[in-house]
Amino acid sequence: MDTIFLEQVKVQTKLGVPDWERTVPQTIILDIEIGYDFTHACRTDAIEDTIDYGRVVARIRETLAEHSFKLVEALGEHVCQLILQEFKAQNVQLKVSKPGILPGLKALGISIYRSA
Ligand SMILES: Nc1nc2c(c(=O)[nH]1)N=C([C@H](O)[C@@H](O)CO)CN2
Repeated sequence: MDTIFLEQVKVQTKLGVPDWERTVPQTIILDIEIGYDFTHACRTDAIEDTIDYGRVVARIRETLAEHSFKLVEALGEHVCQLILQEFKAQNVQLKVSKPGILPGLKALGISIYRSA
């Protein structure tokens, strides 16, 4: 499977179980692998025949600015479904990290895989 990868994408969003945590945006970090068949795009050399990774990042930042989630899991599902449905990806592997939340560790979060 061909993949597009986006590493350490910083995004601002309101996220957290306690209500106070969702009052102001915090920075989360996404690592994304998008499964898509590039065979046609390799022949045509046309952006229309692949997934424009710039548009993916812009859409994620846009939707996470508009939405607020309690769980990292729910945020991860939302992002996966956006990539599958809007960009017609075949599958998505997503890691969502919340840095600086607990003392004594660098980051925590979830890893999620979804396919069309
Ligand atoms: N499995 C999860 N556990 C926890 C989450 C979460 O999203 N998924 N979130 C929190 C709190 O938001 C915490 O990160 C900060 O107060 C706790 N556990």
